[in-house]
Amino acid sequence: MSSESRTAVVIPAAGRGVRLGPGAPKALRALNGTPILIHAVRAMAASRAVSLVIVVAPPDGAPEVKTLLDDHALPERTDFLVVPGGDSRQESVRAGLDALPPGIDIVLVHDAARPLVPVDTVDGVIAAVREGAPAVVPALPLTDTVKQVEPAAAPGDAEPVVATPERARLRAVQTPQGFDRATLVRAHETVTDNVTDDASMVEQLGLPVVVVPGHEEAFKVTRPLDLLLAEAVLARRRANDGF
Ligand SMILES: Nc1ccn([C@@H]2O[C@H](COP(=O)(O)OP(=O)(O)OP(=O)(O)O)[C@@H](O)[C@H]2O)c(=O)n1
Ligand SMILES: C[C@](O)(CO)[C@H](O)COP(=O)(O)O
Repeated sequence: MSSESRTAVVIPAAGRGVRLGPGAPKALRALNGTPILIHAVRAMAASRAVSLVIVVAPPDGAPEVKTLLDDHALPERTDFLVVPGGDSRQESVRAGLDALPPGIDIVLVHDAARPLVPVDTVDGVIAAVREGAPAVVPALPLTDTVKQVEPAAAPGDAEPVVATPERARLRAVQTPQGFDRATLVRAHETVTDNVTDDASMVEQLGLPVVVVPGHEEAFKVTRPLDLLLAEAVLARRRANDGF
């Protein structure tokens, strides 16, 4: 894969955001007055390597998302497409892949719910795919110890611990995850299990997946506390820009 390779990003943004609590679909909720999705789109378009961003909107929300993109300032060098999503993240990513035009060699998949990922992380993922890795994930070491349990028989029951994986070998995986296009398309055509990220589909094909450094600001806005943290990160960025 050369430095001439063209890169597109698929942004799944069709989730409801149930864990964030009642309200509009998560990607459309405000973070510092601007929809979370717009922050995520800008984070991807900040990379000069990205020529196309495909936003996967809530199933009945594509016209609203198109209007949202038109109403916010975005880099002119980047093209934008909006397609309707599906019932699961996997279906939504697949809808985005179906909309890829010819001439794209590298595809990134980035959660709308990770609006603050720095551009250096995006560029690091793209560089690793360009260097020949078919699948690349940004990730961080864990700070908590992790226990594998036997899930509770009834809500509230104690859960027996089965194992304690060696923490030093575990990584918490973020997005954007980057792929050689043909590999990601094949993974989505082949793997039918419900999985929680795209890289694990490539693992199921028996192909190598590599980890590059993630970033603490690439966290996923999942619960209400994450939204508070995201506001605080933006406030810190504004304060730093002021100096
Ligand atoms: N049917 C779905 C479900 C999720 N996503 C997207 O996948 C990303 C990661 O999902 P998550 O953070 O779990 O978002 P939600 O599914 O919205 O959250 P929840 O599980 O709390 O409802 C989000 O950008 C979300 O919009 C999607 O495009 N289509
Ligand atoms: C893809 C992901 O962000 C990697 O950590 C994560 O698996 C998405 O999980 P979610 O439950 O759909 O938010």
